[in-house]
Amino acid sequence: MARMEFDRIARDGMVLLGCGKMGSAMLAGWLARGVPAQSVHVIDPAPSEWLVKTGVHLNGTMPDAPAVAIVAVKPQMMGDALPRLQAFGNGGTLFISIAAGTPLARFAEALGEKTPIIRAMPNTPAAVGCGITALIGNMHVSEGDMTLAESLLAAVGATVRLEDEAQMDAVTALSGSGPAYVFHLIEAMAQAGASAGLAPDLAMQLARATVIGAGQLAAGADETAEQLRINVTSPKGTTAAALEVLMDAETGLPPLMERAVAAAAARSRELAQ
Ligand SMILES: NC(=O)C1=CN([C@@H]2O[C@H](COP(=O)(O)OP(=O)(O)OC[C@H]3O[C@@H](n4cnc5c(N)ncnc54)[C@H](O)[C@@H]3O)[C@@H](O)[C@H]2O)C=CC1
Ligand SMILES: O=C(O)[C@@H]1CCC=N1
Repeated sequence: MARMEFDRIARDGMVLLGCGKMGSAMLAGWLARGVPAQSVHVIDPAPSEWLVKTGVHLNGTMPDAPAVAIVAVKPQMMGDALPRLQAFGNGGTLFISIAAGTPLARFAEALGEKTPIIRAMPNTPAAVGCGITALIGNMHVSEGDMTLAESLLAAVGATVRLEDEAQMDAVTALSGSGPAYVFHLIEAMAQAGASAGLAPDLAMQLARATVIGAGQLAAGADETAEQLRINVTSPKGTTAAALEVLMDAETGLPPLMERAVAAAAARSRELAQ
């Protein structure tokens, strides 16, 4: 994290509302990259053992005007949880929400119209520093606020800025939920390997290692995903036979993935109601 942003948080403190799977993944990254535990104030009615051991302030007194307040509760819990942060609205505190669906306008209603609020969509690979987070802020967010948010989220992976809040539904459907699609791919490959005659444990070992290896290859390669696929595919070989099934325009993976991502984006829009 850039020194200036680090100083601001160390001086004024940071509040984290909700520290479940995503909150913990991000907090682990921040603590590992030098945010002092003593400057972090967490509100969570059901703290994990890990959280208790981190040394952050837990469900105690809040700083007067924290540099940042991160909202990491479920969209359905927002109504109960958000009033705890109301006192920081319309002031110098930058709000960052990672909640799916919940629009910027909803936070402005609850916290005050002049509150700087950034909507961010991270994903769980943040837990190992390999997340990707898309961000967009409201009109009260300054360039300095955006840099602070990007520094925090860069501590757990890559960041991208969006131009329009409406993009957030598709982002949530692609990269926010996306790790689950990849984990399901591992499950489906393992199941297919077992159906092809392998012991289930061996099939799972091979499927998992293949997805991890392919991901690392994609991460380090200059080639496009398309070229990496072509590199595996010998003419008239085994991969070509499989890809004929997977790339079928009507029954293959592309139309299936399109339906899955569209369903997630539609759910994201529903959560905004
Ligand atoms: N899990 C994921 O892959 C991702 C989740 N998100 C978003 O992150 C948010 C949190 O999701 P998860 O961490 O998966 O959920 P989670 O259920 O693991 O964590 C939510 C936490 O909020 C706490 N909580 C409940 N009521 C509260 C209250 N009134 N005040 C303070 N804390 C309260 C719970 O005890 C829990 O620890 C959601 O809005 C979700 O849309 C965003 C990107 C990815
Ligand atoms: O499933 C969800 O609603 C959250 C948002 C993105 C990933 N998990």
